[in-house]
Amino acid sequence: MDVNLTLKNYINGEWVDAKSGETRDIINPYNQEVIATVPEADETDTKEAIAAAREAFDNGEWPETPATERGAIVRRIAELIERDKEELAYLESLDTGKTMDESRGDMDDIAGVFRYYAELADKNGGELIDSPVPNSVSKVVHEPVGVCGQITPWNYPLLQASWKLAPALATGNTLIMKPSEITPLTTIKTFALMEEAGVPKGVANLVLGAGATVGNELSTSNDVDLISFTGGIETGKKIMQAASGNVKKLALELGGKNPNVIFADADFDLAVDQALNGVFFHAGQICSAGTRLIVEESIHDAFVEALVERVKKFRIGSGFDEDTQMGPLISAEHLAKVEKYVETGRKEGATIAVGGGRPEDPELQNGFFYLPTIFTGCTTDMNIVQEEAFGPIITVETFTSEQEAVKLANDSIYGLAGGVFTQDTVKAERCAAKMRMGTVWINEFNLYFPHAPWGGYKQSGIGRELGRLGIEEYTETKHIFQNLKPEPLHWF
Ligand SMILES: NC(=O)c1ccc[n+]([C@@H]2O[C@H](COP(=O)([O-])OP(=O)(O)OC[C@H]3O[C@@H](n4cnc5c(N)ncnc54)[C@H](O)[C@@H]3O)[C@@H](O)[C@H]2O)c1
Ligand SMILES: C[N+](C)(C)CC=O
Repeated sequence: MDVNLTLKNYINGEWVDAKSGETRDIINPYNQEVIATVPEADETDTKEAIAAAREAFDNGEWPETPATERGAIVRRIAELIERDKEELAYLESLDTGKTMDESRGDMDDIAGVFRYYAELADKNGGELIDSPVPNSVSKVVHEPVGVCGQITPWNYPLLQASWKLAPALATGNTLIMKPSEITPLTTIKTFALMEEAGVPKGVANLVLGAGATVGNELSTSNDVDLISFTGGIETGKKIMQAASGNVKKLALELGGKNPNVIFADADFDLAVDQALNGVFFHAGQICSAGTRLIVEESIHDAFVEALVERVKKFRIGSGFDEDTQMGPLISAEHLAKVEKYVETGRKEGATIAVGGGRPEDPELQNGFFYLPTIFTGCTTDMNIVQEEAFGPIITVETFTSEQEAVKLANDSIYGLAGGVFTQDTVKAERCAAKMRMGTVWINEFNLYFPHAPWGGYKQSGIGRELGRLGIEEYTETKHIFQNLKPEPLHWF
């Protein structure tokens, strides 16, 4: 496909190379070919982008631009994403290895996110308070936070970027985005679309580079007011520390080790289908993947048998092959991590019911492929049950009572998401109420949409993206009080 892409940083309205002249090759995870070479920015470029965003916020028009006009620009971005959907989907699949159908679905979701926040832009006007003080006006207004640093991961590159860009722009902030250094292509393209949509210079800046340099500079800078980060727990902790210097606002969307509880009275075929979808979509590289399958003991054997039968038929391959259901992992480093987890599972005494290695197909040998893998005989104390492998791995535990199921589901440092499958809706609601997670699905898994908030309990993060709460992350709340009949107090 012919692609129109300027492979540069975007700072203060200009497409620029890294000051150092350094570059980075972007690798296709399907065959390890170099698909693009992009600038490798460092602290110097980042400081320049921060200065541009600071100037655009402190002295530019954007924060004072009428919210309706900002909303119109955000809506225009949605329209341009829809116009260039096929090209964006192609770039996302090229960069991540995910199937074109997945990437097309992501692009629809992304346009939807920009549309949602375009609509909310001018519906955030604040409120009048019933003041207890006679002859006074008490009002609450919402103002942009300021300069926002936005750091995104590689698994849903543009989707996670859209959850940050759309609400930040709608509310009048300025920003510097740092996409994952592994998967920058769709974010670069979207910055070109944002320029075309009329986002003024300096308002949205893009810096391509590594976490330890660009990401760390954003996190430590005293000129950045907020960091919104999506990524792993260990990076999240580092960012919290780095951001403490000027007590930045923090929004952290971190990892998960998500339980999927299957009761014996569930619709069996539905639960099998959703259990597979909940994990093996995008080769398990989903923060909310339902990797901890917690199955009622009486149906365990039948359930595992049904899963294994379906897994054996998975079509693994290129994201550009219409038949492919599951693509490769993102990188050699990540493949090694997943292999190590499987090795750990073996040593811990879990049984491999299917998978447990790399595919033998000669056509897949140059890619970072790993077979969908199911471990049975798992217990909650095992590392493979507790740690996020972020690959195509299911661990199966069993329970005999509702209470035990909820206890196992909650036995994690994470609290991002979880699922319950049962036809007893009252039991489902009881479980959902007890599960300590930001999202609980009942007879569903991994569904998200712009209108509902997303985020984690416990160590899965701080704050919420999407929904109305997603806009609140990007606003400060101010109380303005005016005494209409002021009189001296004569206290002193
Ligand atoms: N909660 C969610 O909604 C959500 C969504 C997607 C992914 N994730 C999580 O993301 C992780 C996978 O993504 P990843 O491997 O790209 O995560 P990662 O933490 O390695 O990297 C994420 C981003 O942080 C940057 N970074 C790395 N070190 C940094 C530092 N010291 N300072 C500032 N930035 C730094 C990286 O360059 C990248 O842009 C998984 O744990 C997954 O669960 C969470
Ligand atoms: C948030 N989500 C589910 C889109 C991607 C998580 O990795």
